[in-house]
Amino acid sequence: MSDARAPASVEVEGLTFHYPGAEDPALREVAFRVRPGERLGLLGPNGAGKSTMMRIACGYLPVPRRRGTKVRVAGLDVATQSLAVREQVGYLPEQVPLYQELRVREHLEFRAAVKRVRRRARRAEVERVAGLAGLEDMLETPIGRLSRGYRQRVGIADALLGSPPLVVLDEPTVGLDPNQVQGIRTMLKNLGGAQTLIFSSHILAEVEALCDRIIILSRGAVVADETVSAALASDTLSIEWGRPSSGGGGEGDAIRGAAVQACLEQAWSRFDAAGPLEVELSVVGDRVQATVVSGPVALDELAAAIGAESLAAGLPLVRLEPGRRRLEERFAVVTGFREAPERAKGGRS
Ligand SMILES: Nc1ncnc2c1ncn2[C@@H]1O[C@H](COP(=O)(O)OP(=O)(O)OP(=O)(O)O)[C@@H](O)[C@H]1O
Repeated sequence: MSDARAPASVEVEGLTFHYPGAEDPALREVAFRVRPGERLGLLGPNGAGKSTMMRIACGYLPVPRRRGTKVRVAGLDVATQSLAVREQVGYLPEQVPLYQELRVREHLEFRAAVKRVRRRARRAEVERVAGLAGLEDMLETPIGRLSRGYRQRVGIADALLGSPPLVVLDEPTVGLDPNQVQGIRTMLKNLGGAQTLIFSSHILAEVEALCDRIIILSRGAVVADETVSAALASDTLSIEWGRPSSGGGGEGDAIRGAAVQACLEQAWSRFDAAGPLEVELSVVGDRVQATVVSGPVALDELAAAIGAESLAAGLPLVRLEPGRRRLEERFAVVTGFREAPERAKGGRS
C-alpha cells in the first residue's frame, strides 16, 4: 500500500434503501457530495438513517440496483467495487467488533495486516494510531479487560490505520470521558485536509467545532445540506442600551423600553415595505436589551440605522452585534420539532 493517498471524494445520488422486511425505507432519495479533505458532520434524530448511510458509503451494505442511484467513493462505484472502496475507507461502526482475547497491539497489528499496511511499517503505524487515539499506555492490555471508552478508542485507532483517504466514524466520542473527548476532537480536526472525514454525532457543539459542512437527515431524507457557517448564520441583531446620562436617568422601565421601541421603529421605517418590525425587548437592571429580526433587510444596513437612531435619540448603545444562532435551533427547525424563527412573529415581550 502506498503511504500517502489523496483524500477521497464522496458522491451520492438518488439513494433509497429498504432493509429487508421493513415497511418504511431507511433512506429516501438521498443525494449529497463531499469534497476531498472536507469534514462533514452527519446529524439527525435517532433512526434518521445516519448509520445506514455510513454503512452503504463504506461498502458494508449493498447499494440498491436502481436507475438513478449512484454512490461513489474516490471515484469508485460502491455498487460494483465495494472491496476496492473498503480499501479507501477507515470505518468506525456503531458497535466495534474487537477480538477480546488479543492485546491491543496484537489486534491493531492484525487489522493493519488486513488493511495491507506493509509488514515492516506495521509496528510504527500501530504506535502512530495508538498515539492519535490516546492508547499508548494500553497497547499490551488484553481487549477483554478494557473499559468501554478504551474499546471505543481502539475502534478509532483501527479506523485510522493506514491513513485511509476517507475516514467514516459513527459517533466517535460515545463513551469517552470529557478529557478524552477533547483529545479526540482535536485529533479529528487535524485530520481535515489530508483525509476526508464523515462522522455522526448527537453532540451538536462537537459538530459545530469540527465540521466544515453538515448534512441533517430526518426520517431517511436530507433536510439540510449546508456549511456550518450558513447553518449558524443569524438574521437577528442583538442590541443593548445603557441608561441615558442626560435626563436624570430615573425613568421607569416602561418609559425606557418605550423609548427604545420608538427608536427601533424609527430605524425600521427607513426601509420601505419591510413588513412589521419583529422585536423582543426586555429591561434588565440598568440595561435595555433587544433582539431584532432583520428579515428582508440586510443585517449591516439595519445595524447602521439603529446606531444612527440611537444616537439621535440619546440612547447610549453598549452592544450591537449579530445574534448567535445555535446549531440546536437549526436542527430543531429542519427536523420539524420547532417552527422556523423566520416565520415566527415576534412582538414586544
Ligand atoms: N438491520 C436493520 N434491519 C432493519 N431495520 C433497520 C436495521 N438497522 C436500522 N434499521 C432501521 O433503519 C432506520 C435508520 O436506522 P439508522 O440506524 O440508520 O439510524 P441512525 O440515524 O443511525 O439512528 P441512531 O441515531 O439512533 O443511531 C431506523 O428506522 C431503523 O430502525
